[in-house]
Amino acid sequence: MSQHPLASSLQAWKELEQLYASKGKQINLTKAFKDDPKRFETYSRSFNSSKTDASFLTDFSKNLIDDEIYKKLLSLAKEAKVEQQRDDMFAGKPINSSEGRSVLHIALRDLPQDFNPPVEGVDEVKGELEHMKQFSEQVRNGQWKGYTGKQIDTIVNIGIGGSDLGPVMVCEALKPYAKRDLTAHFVSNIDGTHMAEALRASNPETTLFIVASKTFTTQETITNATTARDWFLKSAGDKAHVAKHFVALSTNVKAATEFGIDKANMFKFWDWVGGRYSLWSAIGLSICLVIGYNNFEQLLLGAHEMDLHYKNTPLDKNIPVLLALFGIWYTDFHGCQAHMLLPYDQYMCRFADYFQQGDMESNGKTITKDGERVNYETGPIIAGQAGTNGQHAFYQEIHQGTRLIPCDFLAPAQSHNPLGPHHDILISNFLAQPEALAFGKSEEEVKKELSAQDQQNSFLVKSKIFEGNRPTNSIMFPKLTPAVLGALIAMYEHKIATQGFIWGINSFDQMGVELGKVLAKKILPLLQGGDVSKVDGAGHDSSTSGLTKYYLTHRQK
Ligand SMILES: O=P(O)(O)OC[C@H]1O[C@H](O)[C@H](O)[C@@H](O)[C@@H]1O
Repeated sequence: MSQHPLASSLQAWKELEQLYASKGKQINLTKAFKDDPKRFETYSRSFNSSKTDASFLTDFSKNLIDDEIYKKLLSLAKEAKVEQQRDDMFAGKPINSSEGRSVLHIALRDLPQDFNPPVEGVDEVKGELEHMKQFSEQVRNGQWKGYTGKQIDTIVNIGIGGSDLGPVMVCEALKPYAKRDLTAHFVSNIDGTHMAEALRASNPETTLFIVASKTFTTQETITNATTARDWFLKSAGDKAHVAKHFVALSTNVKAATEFGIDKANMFKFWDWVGGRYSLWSAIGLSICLVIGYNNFEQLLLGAHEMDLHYKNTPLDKNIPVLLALFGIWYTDFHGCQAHMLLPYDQYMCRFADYFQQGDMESNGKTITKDGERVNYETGPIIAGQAGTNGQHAFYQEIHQGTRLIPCDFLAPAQSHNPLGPHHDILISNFLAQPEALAFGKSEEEVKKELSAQDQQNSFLVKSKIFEGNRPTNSIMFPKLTPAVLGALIAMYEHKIATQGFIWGINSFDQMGVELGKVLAKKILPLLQGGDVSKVDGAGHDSSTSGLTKYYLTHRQK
């Protein structure tokens, strides 16, 4: 028997198809809630941690499920051997099979050493954390001085993808814990504008550049870092000063050394840390600098508590597993294309961007680990925005569009900025949107609100109807603390892993980003050569050649 069969060949999958056809698509949430006054109790789950302040409530009751469907989804997880695959991950087995690597971001936050996978490098985690602690404390307390003896007041994190999105998202989310007199810039894009704007706002005497790159070969990051170093040396002159102003976060010590970074200023991690799972590693140095090491540690511990929950909780109470199963119910049986992440917390404004990479780069795959092409959908399109902004932008489609778009709503019970009526108003929206999506507004209700004349206008009446039955998960936590954030991130990481386990794909490589990079490297000499007459013979299609010629004739001379 194959190790990673197509999910569609599983018995539970086939039965779910039948359940979808016989009743799944007709589940009516209004009726379901009326029939079962305890539906909220039945389908909500709590996450509590004894060692941190991380806790939250997840309400799954507004999903298009009944008891039979729910149980069948759990059987799917069993039959797909989710528990075995999860345990293999925690044990350090090389589950990233295309690259022959373990997947051990869980080891980065295993401070109490509950898992201790026997993999090379795991025993170095504590030492690296200690290095990050010492360094970040020195910078924050002013002991670390720039080349003219001044304290550091600005950091520029240079990285892209996983070496950017995690640190940006967390620094934004935990701003209430930030050292406010330390300015942090995050430069990722190869577009010179990104670096130029950061440099414009920085002083070479007081700026620390953090070059964050797992491979230390990424074109954007190396180009940006080189530009930053040139800019710095223009003022500092002597190359010896680079050591005070540049540090590297990487698994590639050799390349970082060649770039000119002092060994003492290197923070390393290991090839078993995926880029999009790396904020817990040395890649989190900018987070330590901004919020302080102790808060960073709380972030790790909150995530670790979620790791324990995922590892040790039976499937029917296992929050990441349930999120994964409901997601599969929509993606593969209801035919949904997208999934929205909607945090009602301004500090979480980059959360959806972060998990856009986390989810789409992990599960945007068509080939199973056995090398077969899937005959079902895998990872959904992830998008979202901090509430209530999204309500005034794209919620129209979620409420009345032709597509079914499942959404996760997240919100804190307490605000870091309790300002007059703001938080109650915010939360009233957080509560109202899932209610509106689930229960809608019937023709009868619409008509009641209209004048006798307007009631005759069938276009108007129909336009105001909300069909309802649009599924949501709601997640509430007391306050957005470092540990709560850590647990929420880990929860989604494990949701993504679980879905990948069921779909039989490798969620931990990203071969799909390579081809474009290779072609860009082929095109670049054509642009740098600048000879329009050479374009046609360069072996590109007529579209690429036509666009290249347009660029060469219109670019800055
Ligand atoms: O950290 P780096 O090696 O510079 O990689 C940065 C990013 O680029 C790659 O193309 C991958 O798609 C991402 O997963 C990765 O996070």
